[in-house]
Amino acid sequence: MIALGSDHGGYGLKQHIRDYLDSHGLDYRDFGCMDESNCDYPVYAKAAAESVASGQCEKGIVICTTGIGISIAANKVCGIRCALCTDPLMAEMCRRHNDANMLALGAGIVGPNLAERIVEAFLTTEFEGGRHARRVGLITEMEH
Ligand SMILES: O=C(CO)[C@H](O)[C@H](O)[C@H](O)COP(=O)(O)O
Repeated sequence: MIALGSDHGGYGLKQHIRDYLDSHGLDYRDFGCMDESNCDYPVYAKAAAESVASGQCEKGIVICTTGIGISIAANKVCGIRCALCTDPLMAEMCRRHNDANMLALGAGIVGPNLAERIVEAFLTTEFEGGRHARRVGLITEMEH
């Protein structure tokens, strides 16, 4: 199950990502927002991030205009490693090296086709573990 969240700036791209996930038979839960009315990205970042941190959702994708605010907010939830990615290589590396469990996108930064390629890389790349697990562990220690 993939958690989705956005503010009004990311709403349109979130709808596109929903279609993409539907077309690939991937389950998701959309934590809002549900229309383009001006709203506050931390509300939706928190809801999506808490569902990932609790294990209810396996991964999450959050979207605002730049991806910055919503990634900052998601990373405030313990256990979340949310990576703001602007290309597929970043998405691949955040999985391989950082075991990122959430992806942030900026709807004003990446178009729908590029966003699909970023999402594909994020969802299909495995964590390498090894020395990277030690580093991720050091990040987790900072939460306590
Ligand atoms: O947090 C952001 C920027 O760092 C997001 O892009 C928001 O979507 C943006 O700040 C919303 O701004 P708006 O003027 O209320 O549309």
